Amino acid sequence: MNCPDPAPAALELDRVAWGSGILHPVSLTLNPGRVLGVLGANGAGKSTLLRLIYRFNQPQSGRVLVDGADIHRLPARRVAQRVAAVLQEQPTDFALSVAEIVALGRAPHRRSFAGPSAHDAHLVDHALDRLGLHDFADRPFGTLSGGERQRVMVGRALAQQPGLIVLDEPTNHLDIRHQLEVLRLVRGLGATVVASLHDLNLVQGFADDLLVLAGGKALAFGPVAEVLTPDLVARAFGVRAMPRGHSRFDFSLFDDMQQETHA
Ligand SMILES: Nc1ncnc2c1ncn2[C@@H]1O[C@H](COP(=O)(O)OP(=O)(O)OP(=O)(O)O)[C@@H](O)[C@H]1O
Repeated sequence: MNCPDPAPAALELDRVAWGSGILHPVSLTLNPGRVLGVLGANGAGKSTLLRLIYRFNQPQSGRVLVDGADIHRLPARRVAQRVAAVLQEQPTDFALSVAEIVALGRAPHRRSFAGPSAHDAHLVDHALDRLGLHDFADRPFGTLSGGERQRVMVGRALAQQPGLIVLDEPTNHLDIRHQLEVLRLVRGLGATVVASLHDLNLVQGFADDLLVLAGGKALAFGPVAEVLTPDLVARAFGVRAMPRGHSRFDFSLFDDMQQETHA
């Protein structure tokens, strides 16, 4: 059975803000199919922003528009048919098998009380295949390593067939090969993507655009090559970034630099 990827979604953040000074108003437009990396130091507001985009938290002000519709005015189920989230928190039902967790991705598409259709089963199978999870299909989720669990959660999002996929630190727990594989896979889904990442080198091969947050404010938004400059890295993270080669940086603390100077 053929299962074409769903149409990628358009995302617009219209002055979205949350909490008392935790996230100041952020606005941006992401065209369908674009991959947005969200960067910032610990506590900068990345997860807070992502929670508004996958409709977990309601913005204090502003709107999150997916395909032009304000998702906070739509039923949760309808939003879940278009927006999937891959989070650092993992399901608590560790007794479920890998295949059962991936099948949860189909829930928003099923009518109430309806069992899984042949199409659902096919999409679950397809997701297990694409993530290389077939050998794990019957294993209880709780017996997997952190990296294997992360791949299962991406598999669940894939089975959900979203137009927009939101990932909070998707490479956490993954070794370098699986980091690259998961990011390549996410890019290859054809969906619009918003992902928070900590690795500044990885983000360069992954994202089209970057949003950089600091202290809950947007420092910069735009194409990666324009945004990710040594000056921006210094302002966002308080570290020195030395260009190395075409698209690489060496990172060091400013304290270390001072020690080198005085040595
Ligand atoms: N419900 C809440 N109540 C109070 N403060 C909160 C709440 N949620 C988040 N914060 C605070 O808001 C700030 C931003 O948190 P957030 O989790 O968005 O940061 P982050 O950029 O994702 O950080 P990290 O890289 O460490 O995951 C932090 O200082 C956090 O303590």
